[in-house]
Amino acid sequence: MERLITLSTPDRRWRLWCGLVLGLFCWGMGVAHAVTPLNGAWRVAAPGDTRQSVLAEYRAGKLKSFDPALLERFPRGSTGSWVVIAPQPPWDNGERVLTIYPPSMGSVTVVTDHQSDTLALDDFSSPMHGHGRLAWRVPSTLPASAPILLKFEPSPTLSAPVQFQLQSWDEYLHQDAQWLVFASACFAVMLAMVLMAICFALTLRDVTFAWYAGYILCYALIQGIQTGFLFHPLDWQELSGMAPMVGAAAVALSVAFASLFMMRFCELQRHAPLLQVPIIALAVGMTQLVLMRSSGIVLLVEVAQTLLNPLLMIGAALLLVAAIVAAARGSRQAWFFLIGWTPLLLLTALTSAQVDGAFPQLAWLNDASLAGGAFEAVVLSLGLADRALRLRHDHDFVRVLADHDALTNVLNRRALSERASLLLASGPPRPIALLFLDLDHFKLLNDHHGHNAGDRALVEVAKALVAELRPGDLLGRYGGEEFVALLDDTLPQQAMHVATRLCRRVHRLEIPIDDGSQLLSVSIGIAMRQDGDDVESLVGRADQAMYDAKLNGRNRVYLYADGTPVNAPNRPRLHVVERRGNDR
Ligand SMILES: Nc1nc2c(ncn2[C@@H]2O[C@H](COP(=O)(O)OP(=O)(O)OP(=O)(O)O)[C@@H](O)[C@H]2O)c(=O)[nH]1
Repeated sequence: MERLITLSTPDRRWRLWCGLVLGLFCWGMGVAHAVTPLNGAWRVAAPGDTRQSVLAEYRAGKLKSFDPALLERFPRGSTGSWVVIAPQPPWDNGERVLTIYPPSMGSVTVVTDHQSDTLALDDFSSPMHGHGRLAWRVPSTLPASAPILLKFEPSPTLSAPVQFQLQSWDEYLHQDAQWLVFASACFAVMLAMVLMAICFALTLRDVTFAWYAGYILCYALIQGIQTGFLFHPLDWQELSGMAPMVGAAAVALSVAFASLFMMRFCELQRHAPLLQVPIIALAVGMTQLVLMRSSGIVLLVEVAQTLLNPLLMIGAALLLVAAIVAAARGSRQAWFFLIGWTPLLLLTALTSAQVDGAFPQLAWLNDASLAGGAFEAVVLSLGLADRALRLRHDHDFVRVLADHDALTNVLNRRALSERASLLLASGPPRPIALLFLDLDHFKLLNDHHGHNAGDRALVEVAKALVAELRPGDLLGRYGGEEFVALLDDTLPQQAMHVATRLCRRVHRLEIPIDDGSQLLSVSIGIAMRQDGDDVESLVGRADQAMYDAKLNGRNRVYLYADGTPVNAPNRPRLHVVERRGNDR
């Protein structure tokens, strides 16, 4: 896992193209390029070595040979290693560039007759830099057949396997541009996802997006350091010399963020609660390592360095198990996590195995890790979008449940009052009618035919009222067998007309009971909105009108008429609008 902070590599024969156009992620492999055949040999450096002595040993065949086209690891230890790269015929006397891929963290010195050139990712003094690889422009004075001597300088970080290529200048520029396009696309995708996540974290106040942004940002930082993208072309000179430390911190933090993110994203609390404890411990442990590494205290730094890789491996296994368990137990998001994260985990495992000499021909794995990061960012973003959509559906559903009466499915009293208040407060003054409906002798229905029959009656009445009212009218269940309807922009005569229709409709209903069917009737009181009215006062007047409708025989509509007697002299406030024939 040390590979995470020390390595990266492109096989120049295979070029990956990665681009994002509105979520389309393209991945392509380029063509094989003609390169000069090379032979290689190396040995560990020893005190007192000189250019001449090492080359003499090389000519005498005393160095260990290797194939520069394949990944090979050279111990850096306390003295470093000598590497000889010998171009083979046909020799090319044109302008040539020697490249080392992936660009290792420590420096490499090219020792020629007259000078020594140092190649390093974070070296800004040299006029020429490779992108995503170390590059050395072969001087025109050096014969095409002359072996090139390199010294892999000592470095505290684990040495990563590298491959070598000797290319013509044009070929080099072509590949360099290709890599820049590829890497820029991958980083652009990751950073776009990070920005999106930060915006969502702030607007939705959902910390899951923040953990995700932290995780992808750290991963982009790791890749930026490993590939050298932060140094060339981004020219972050401030990072010079700090790359191993910043890289290690980014690795530890990325695991911490990934742990916190996956816990919420995969809903571990619901699907795998027991795994939450070790995952939180992992996140805390990783953060501790960052603090220890940056403490500057030698002992703590060393302990942190020792613990980093084992913790990384344990953490990766833990997150994988947790995601699999959550997915198996029904977490939809866990599938997104597995699809996005597993390829990256595989790539990390493969590149780590390369440190021990496995898969020397798969140099492109390092570029694939970069593309894998972009792929993961896109997949996890899709997962987050899916999650946000689901949460919104759940929210809407809960809202519907909270606003509606469970039995009749019309608005409940609270929701009705809220919406009625909004309606009364909205827009220019206009006539608004409130109808208060109370079923007649409902207790008798319950008592004689049971509560279930009563419930069925309430459901049927609600359906009938909904069918009879306009879609824009508000209808709610106000109490047991009481309903309230609010009719916007409705004159008294129109309200009476509607109420009469409702009255008739309810009376036409036949509620099935054990021994046949039961007819219902409803008494309705109407009140018109007046200046300064609120819901309570309006309901109060309509209730009074309904009460008088009950007192005057039920199954009828009364309009609260502001104390003006119409045809009910004993009840000056009330106005009998209709009296049904069969209720006389
Ligand atoms: N089945 C059923 N009955 C309910 C529900 N809510 C209230 N009730 C009943 O509705 C009846 C209301 O009775 P009352 O307030 O006496 O009114 P009423 O019998 O309709 O008489 P009037 O209103 O004077 O015509 C009571 O028996 C309540 O138990 C409900 O959700 N389901």
